[in-house]
Amino acid sequence: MSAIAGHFVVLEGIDGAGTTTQTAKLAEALRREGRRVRATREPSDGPIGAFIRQVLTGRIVAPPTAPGEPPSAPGWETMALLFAADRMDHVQSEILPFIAQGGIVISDRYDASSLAYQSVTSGHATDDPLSWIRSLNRYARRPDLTIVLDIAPDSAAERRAHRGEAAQLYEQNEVQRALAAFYKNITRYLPNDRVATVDAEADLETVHARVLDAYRAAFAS
Ligand SMILES: Nc1ncnc2c1ncn2[C@@H]1O[C@H](COP(=O)(O)OP(=O)(O)O)[C@@H](O)[C@H]1O
Ligand SMILES: Cc1cn([C@H]2C[C@H](O)[C@@H](COP(=O)(O)OP(=O)(O)O)O2)c(=O)[nH]c1=O
Repeated sequence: MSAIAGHFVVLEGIDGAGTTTQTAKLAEALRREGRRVRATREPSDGPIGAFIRQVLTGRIVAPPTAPGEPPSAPGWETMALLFAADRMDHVQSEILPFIAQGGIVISDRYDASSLAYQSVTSGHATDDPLSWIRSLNRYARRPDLTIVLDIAPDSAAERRAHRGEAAQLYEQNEVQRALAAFYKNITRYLPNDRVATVDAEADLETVHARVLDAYRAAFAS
C-alpha cells in the first residue's frame, strides 16, 4: 500500500491495555513526519457515542426487570446495536471524509471491540452472537490495520487501579479475563483483516516503538 494514500488504523485491547495512550503517541509520531492524522475513538465523540458513555458510567440504566431488583445496564443486544449505530455515524461523519482527503485515521477501538465485549457478555457459548454482531457491522469500512495490545489481565487491572477512575461497565476482572482470551484469538474472528499483535507489557516508549514498527511493516512504501 502506498504511504501517501489515506488509511485507517485501529488500536484494540482490554481495558487498561494502553489503547488511549498509544493512539495518541502514534498520531503524534506520524504528525511529526508531516502526515495529516486524525486520532479518534469509539464510543465516538458524536451524539450516540456520548449516550453510550453515559451507559458505561452508569448514568443511564435500564429499568428493573422485576419489582425490588436494582436497575441495570441494558442487555448485550442493546449495547451491540448502540455501538453499531455509533460506528456507522463515526464512519460517515469522521472517518471516511478524512481518509478521502488523504489523511490517516487512528481509532482507539472499532468493531473488534463489539465482537469481543458484546459476545463475551452475551453469555452464549455458541458463535451465534458473533455472526449477528458481524452482520450489524457489515457496512462499516474495514480498517487497513488493526493493532492489538496484548497484556495480561492482572497488569491491565493494575494500570486501571493506578489511573484512579471509577470502574466502568465492563471493568470487572472476570469479564476482562474472558476478553483477554478473546483478543489472543483475534485473527480467528477477523480472518480477512490485517491484524498485528503487539506485546504491551513494557514501558510506554517501548510499547510505542513496537506499535510504530507494526505500523511501518503494514504501510512501508
Ligand atoms: N506501557 C505502560 N506502562 C505503564 N503504564 C501505562 C502504560 N500505558 C498506559 N499506561 C497507564 O495505564 C493507564 C491505562 O492506560 P490507557 O491508555 O488509558 O488504557 P486504555 O485506553 O487501553 O484503557 C493510564 O493511567 C496510563 O497512563
Ligand atoms: C467500541 C466498543 C467499546 N466497548 C467498550 C470497551 C470499553 O470498556 C468501553 C469504552 O470505554 P473507554 O472509556 O473508551 O475505555 P478505554 O479507554 O479502555 O478504551 O466500551 C464495547 O463494549 N463495544 C464496542 O463496540
